[in-house]
Amino acid sequence: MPTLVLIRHGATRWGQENRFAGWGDTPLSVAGWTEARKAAQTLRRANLEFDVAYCSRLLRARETLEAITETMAAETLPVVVDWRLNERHYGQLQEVTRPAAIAEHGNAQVVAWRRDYHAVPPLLEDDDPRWLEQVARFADIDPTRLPRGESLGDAAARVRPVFEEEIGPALKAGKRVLVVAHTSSIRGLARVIENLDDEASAAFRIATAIPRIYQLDDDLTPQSSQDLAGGGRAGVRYWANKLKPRGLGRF
Ligand SMILES: O=C(O)[C@H](O)COP(=O)(O)O
Repeated sequence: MPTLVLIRHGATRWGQENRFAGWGDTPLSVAGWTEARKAAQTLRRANLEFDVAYCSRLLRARETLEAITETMAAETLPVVVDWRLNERHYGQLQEVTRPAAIAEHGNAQVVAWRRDYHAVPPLLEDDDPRWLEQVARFADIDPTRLPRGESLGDAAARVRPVFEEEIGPALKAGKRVLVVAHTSSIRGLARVIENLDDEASAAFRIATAIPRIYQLDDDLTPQSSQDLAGGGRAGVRYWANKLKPRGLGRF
C-alpha cells in the first residue's frame, strides 16, 4: 500500500515575530530545528523509511529536511527540490507583521486575504526590493512564471501538477515518499489527495513538524491519514482519521 508522509517545516524566526512569510526566505528558529529533529525521531520510532523526498526551495523547508535526514541517518536519500512546492506567495504582505497588516488594511480584509480561497493579496511591483530579491534568488526560472502574490487557490493550482506528474507516479512505482513543504502547498496537496472542495481546502490546517501519514490504495485514493505526534516514553502516538469516501469533504 503506497505511503506518503507530508511535513510542514519547523517554526521560523519570522513566525516568532508573527510576520507573513510566503516566499520570504526566513530560516528555522532554534525551536524549529529542535521540532524538526523530534519529527525525525518520531518517524524512526514508527519505522518509517523513504526512497525519495520532495522539498520546497525555501530555506525553512530545506533546513527541516536537513534536520530530518541527519537525525534519521538518511543523508543519501534522493531529494527533489521543486519551487512549485513553495509556500503560497503573500505579495505585499510578505515580511509584514500580522498586527501591522491589520492596522493598515483592517481585520476583515486581512482575514479574507488569509482564508478566503480566492482572495489575492496586493501583488509585488517591479521596483519592490522583495520582487528584485526573488527574481535574483530564482534566476533559473523564467520570471513570468514566478508569482507576485497568490490566493490559496492559485497556490493549489501551482502545486497540483507536482502531485500529478511527480509524487503520484513515484508512489505508483512503489516508492515511499516524504514531502517537506508549507501550510498552503501542503493544503494544495491535501486538496488533490483528499478531493477537498474550496471551503474544506481553506479550512485545512497542519501543525509545524508533525508528520501526516497517508495510506493510499493503488489508485492513490486515501484509506486513512494519521498525524504522528511526539513519542516520549509512551511511544509514538497516532491520531488516526478514518477518511470519508471521496467527494464527502474532509474527515
Ligand atoms: O506564509 C506564512 O506566513 C504562513 O506560512 C501562513 O500564514 P497564514 O496562516 O497567515 O496564511
